[in-house]
Amino acid sequence: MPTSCPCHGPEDPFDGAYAANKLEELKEFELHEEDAEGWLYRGEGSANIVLAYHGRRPSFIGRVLRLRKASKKDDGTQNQVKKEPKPVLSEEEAKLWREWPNMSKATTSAALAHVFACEVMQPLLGEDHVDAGLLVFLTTGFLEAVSRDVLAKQREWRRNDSKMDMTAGVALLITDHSLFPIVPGRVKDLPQTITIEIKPKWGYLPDAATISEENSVKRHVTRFAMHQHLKLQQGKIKTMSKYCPLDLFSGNVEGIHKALVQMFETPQNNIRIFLKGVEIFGGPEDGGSTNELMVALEEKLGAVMVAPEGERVLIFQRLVASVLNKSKVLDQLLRLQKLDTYAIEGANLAYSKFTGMTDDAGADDESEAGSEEVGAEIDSRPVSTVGFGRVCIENLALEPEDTQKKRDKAWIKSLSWEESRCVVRNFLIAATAKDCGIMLTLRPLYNEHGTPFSVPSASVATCPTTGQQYVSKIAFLDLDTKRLKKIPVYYSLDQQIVDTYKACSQQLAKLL
Ligand SMILES: O=P(O)(O)O[C@@H]1[C@@H](OP(=O)(O)O)[C@H](OP(=O)(O)O)[C@H](O)[C@H](OP(=O)(O)O)[C@H]1OP(=O)(O)O
Ligand SMILES: Nc1ncnc2c1ncn2[C@@H]1O[C@H](COP(=O)(O)OP(=O)(O)OP(=O)(O)O)[C@@H](O)[C@H]1O
Repeated sequence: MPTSCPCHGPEDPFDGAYAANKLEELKEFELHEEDAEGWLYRGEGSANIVLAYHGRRPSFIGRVLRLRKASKKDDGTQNQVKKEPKPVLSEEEAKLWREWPNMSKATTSAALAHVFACEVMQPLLGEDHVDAGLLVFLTTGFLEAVSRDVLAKQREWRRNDSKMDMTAGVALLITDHSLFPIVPGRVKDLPQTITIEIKPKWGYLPDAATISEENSVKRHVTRFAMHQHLKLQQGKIKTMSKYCPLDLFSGNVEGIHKALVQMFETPQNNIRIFLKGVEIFGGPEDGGSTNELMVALEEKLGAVMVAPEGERVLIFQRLVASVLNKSKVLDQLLRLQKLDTYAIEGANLAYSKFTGMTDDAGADDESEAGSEEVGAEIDSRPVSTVGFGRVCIENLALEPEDTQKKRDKAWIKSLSWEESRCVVRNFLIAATAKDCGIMLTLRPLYNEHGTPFSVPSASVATCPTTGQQYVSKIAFLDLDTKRLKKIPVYYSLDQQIVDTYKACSQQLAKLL
């Protein structure tokens, strides 16, 4: 295993910016205890802890380390670099993802995340918006050293829920999306950088014919809104969110703006704001009011806006809505979410077929013998997409959009093994798109002395209210593979969400 460290250097870290070093320079690279200085806790989700670099080594400046956690669900062994490495994917999953053979070669979760982000999600969401990162090796000495800062800054419930995996042998080194690269030497009086992180969740109402009559409420009420009732009952949230994903994905600036205003009122885990990489707004720890946070935000926005105090949050919301609307990233994400064509009811049936068959060739024969007529209705294009080169939504879809909605459970049951595989595969790609995050980063183009700081790789956005110009970039976060064994879990959760929502609505109706 390589142990050399090319990252020692005397330069100062840049303020809110970094030199665009080539990540390739860090390939096959191992982090030791002495490399731990400067790596500080940035944030975490249920599966990963993210450390940002605040040190002086040019090669790390502008990067974050994404470390897999050892949770109750996952004992962390999947990130140990073993003497006899085994693939992370099961045999069934290797078949499921057979268009991407590199996925079944991954022997750690981090490597799997890297391949999936690079080979599946990046082509689907665009190279500009996805950084699949680079795998780096970690020693226990490094992990022990960085864990001190993690334990000091982690929220208590996170600390009790899961911990850093001290045996993880690898992690992903990714661009810090809350910073911009800068030409070295041009850092004096650099304007500050503001980042808004959004977790949009499911942006559409399903209308598949596979949805049973008892669950028809799913056609009218978003999964997000229904899930709020269950989360409230489970004590996961203290108040219901006002946010509606349909507004965010409405495709128009007013809808996006409305969604942002709703998110600011009830952030939960759907919105966070960072100034120079430091979180300044997000779901309050006690789940209560955001009034104080809003007051603080109004003041802090002064660092990046020419607007007067009292108007900044409102103007900022308009600016973010305008940039998101122009970028079309939400439309792109929505298209991917809709690869969940036959809803969980259909996907679960396809899953049973896919996993119930041991031999795909045999399975196809069996299926065709039992259901010739219905099966013949499928569009004549070949279903197998093995070797389709660069992946695009059109290649993944099983059939044209106009016929999809009519497909009922009987039709799903009639599918061949290969067709069932495609239904499940597409559902899991959509599941990643329904759970990922978006980071929008903005920096005033001019500093207070009128000096411009443009960034070659970033576009320029104009605030619709003040006309102030910003360099801007957008990146997707957390594009991990969702595992096959989650399909039955999704099925029961879906049922639980619908049942809880229906029960709550009935109770409410009785009270009225
Ligand atoms: O099922 P959901 O919609 O609650 O999504 C889970 C998220 O909960 P949320 O509702 O966004 O608070 C959940 O987020 P939190 O940990 O609650 O912030 C995870 O993102 C989880 O994914 P994974 O298990 O880490 O792969 C997510 O699970 P997946 O459904 O995406 O597998
Ligand atoms: N490349 C990045 N640049 C800047 N910040 C990042 C980056 N990646 C992650 N983060 C921060 O770290 C947090 C946790 O990262 P991430 O979403 O990858 O964790 P996760 O455990 O996979 O999340 P989930 O619970 O949704 O599965 C993010 O919410 C974000 O604030």
